[in-house]
Amino acid sequence: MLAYDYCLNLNLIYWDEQSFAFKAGKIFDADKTTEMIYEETAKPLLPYAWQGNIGTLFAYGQTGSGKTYTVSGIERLIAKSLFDGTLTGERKIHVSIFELAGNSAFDLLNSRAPFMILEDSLGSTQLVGIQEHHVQNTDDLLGLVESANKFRQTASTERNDGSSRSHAICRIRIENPAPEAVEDGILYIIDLAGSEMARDIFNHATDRMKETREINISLSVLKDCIRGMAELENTGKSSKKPYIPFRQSMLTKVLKHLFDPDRSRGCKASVLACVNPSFLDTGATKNTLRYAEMLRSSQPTQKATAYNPAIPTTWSNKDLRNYIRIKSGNPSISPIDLAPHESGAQLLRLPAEDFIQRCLKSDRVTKDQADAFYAKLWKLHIDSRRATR
Ligand SMILES: Nc1ncnc2c1ncn2[C@@H]1O[C@H](COP(=O)(O)OP(=O)(O)OP(=O)(O)O)[C@@H](O)[C@H]1O
Repeated sequence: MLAYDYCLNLNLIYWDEQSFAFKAGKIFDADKTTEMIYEETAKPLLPYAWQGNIGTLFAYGQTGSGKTYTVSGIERLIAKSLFDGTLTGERKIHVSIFELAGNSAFDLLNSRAPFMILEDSLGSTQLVGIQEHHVQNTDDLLGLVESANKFRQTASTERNDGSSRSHAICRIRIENPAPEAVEDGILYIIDLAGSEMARDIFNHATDRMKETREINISLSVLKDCIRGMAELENTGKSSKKPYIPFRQSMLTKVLKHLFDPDRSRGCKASVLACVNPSFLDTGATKNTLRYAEMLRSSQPTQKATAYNPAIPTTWSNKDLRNYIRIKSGNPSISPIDLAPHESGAQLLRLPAEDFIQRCLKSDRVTKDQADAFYAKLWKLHIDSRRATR
């Protein structure tokens, strides 16, 4: 198993003594425990997400290479660490667990009820219709993981009797109740469905062939995104930016925070590239290592969001208050009542009724004026989104 962060060389020597070298972050061979893998890959993501950023861990590789085994162990260790008191400061933990199969998404904590994955006007991915569960201790979280596993789609393949035939995603939202907190942290723990080689699907029935094809399509979009990110890193400022097709599959829509070149949030990822030691699997192993190597070089960087008076999502609380003071009409709406601590992006997330109620606290401000000001701010926001696309 490999993860990236460091730089090591891995030599893959074929039975005919052909040799290929790959750079990997860290190599975990057969005598390494899940705890050791957790310490080096997942654990560093916890304080990062706790501080309001997005941490992502995903395992990929061919079917039967140990992804589910390792990710399940890591989920258990994360459930312990989140509540053992080492991460300080008050937080509320919310969990949703879902699977992506073909072009559908299913809520594993609500009897596989389907839900939608959409992008909101702030460019964030929203899981529309999924249930989120508030957890207060390790046992709560482990209980949810266990019930989700019962609903996960598995089947027997040539390589694995209990093969996962979908991508399973555990999303842990870490809410910081402090008023000045800007964003909730998010941890994604992802067990991807395994890829299968042509010879392994020879005996599949038609529906299993379709399922394998859909898995391979979504993994291929993931690879295109990884390739695009690697190209982006090597592209000079003047040259044309490579196209990163993250909207082409459900999986990469969920992983938008990693692949969107215009991302505004801090994010870090650990990728576990799982391989089988058998020489029969050298083709699949080589493929897995090739993409793992590209990911090593494309650690996402956060785009700095400089203040722009025409883009409300770049406004600090001070900028926002200035705008309210100058643009909210006569009598002006009180900036302290409408935006006591929010940034521009945070105020845009406020439900319309709350926005209006806050405006109406100001002396002599009418409902019509409040509605008009809400519409004015949103028009500016929508225009700014159109202009930057
Ligand atoms: N480190 C390990 N120690 C012991 N058994 C393991 C280990 N890793 C995997 N296994 C076993 O190997 C088999 C295949 O592992 P697993 O289901 O995790 O593979 P996978 O990559 O998730 O496969 P698929 O993509 O088909 O879902 C399982 O029976 C699992 O228990």
